[in-house]
Amino acid sequence: MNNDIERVLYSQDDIKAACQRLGAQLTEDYAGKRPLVIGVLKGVIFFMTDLLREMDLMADLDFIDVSSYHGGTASTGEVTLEQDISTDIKDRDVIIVEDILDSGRTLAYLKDFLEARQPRSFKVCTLLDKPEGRVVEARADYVGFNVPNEFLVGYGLDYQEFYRNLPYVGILKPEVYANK
Ligand SMILES: O=P(O)(O)OC[C@H]1O[C@H](OP(=O)(O)OP(=O)(O)O)[C@H](O)[C@@H]1O
Ligand code: HPA
Ligand SMILES: [Mg+2]
Repeated sequence: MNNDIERVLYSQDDIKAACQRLGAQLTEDYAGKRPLVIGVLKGVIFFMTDLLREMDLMADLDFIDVSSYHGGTASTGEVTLEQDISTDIKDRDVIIVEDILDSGRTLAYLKDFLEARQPRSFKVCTLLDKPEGRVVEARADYVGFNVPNEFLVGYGLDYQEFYRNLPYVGILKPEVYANK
């Protein structure tokens, strides 16, 4: 698996530091509140669990499963809801947690889909933001790292469902997915 990585962008230590910084910021911003933290599956698995442990807050958790890459390196353009949340979000302070914000399609879909249920507030925290990937307008309120316009894997991010379990975020060698 490691042989398929061109370059490590963020090490385990870098990611830990980002989780600590974001967790401290959220702890401050949501002091005295009881936010509902919604992780976007599947890519968010590691970031969600690490970030939550850096948040000194009483929070509720839920997950939503949406997909649009279906394992590939480009968004299909169509976001599919695989599994909805089970919590009523009306009048709740919602924090969406994502591994990466790229074309913006997933977040734009989630914003429409969830804001229709009238949460009190709606904020987004993403570990990675790839501004050059943007196709539709979307922005996060909390960002770990701004990343270059490359296809990334690891720490939850996949290619064909593989590489999610790399402990770091790296650039996948283009020859791995060329001509596929
Ligand atoms: O801004 P976008 O271009 O929409 O890309 C971001 C989304 O793409 C990935 O999900 P994917 O569809 O690959 O599902 P997965 O998390 O199950 O891998 C990633 O986890 C984000 O949710
Ligand atoms: O760079 C990426 N890598 C993996 N999954 C993704 N989903 C959106 N962008 C990416
Ligand atoms: Mg994926």
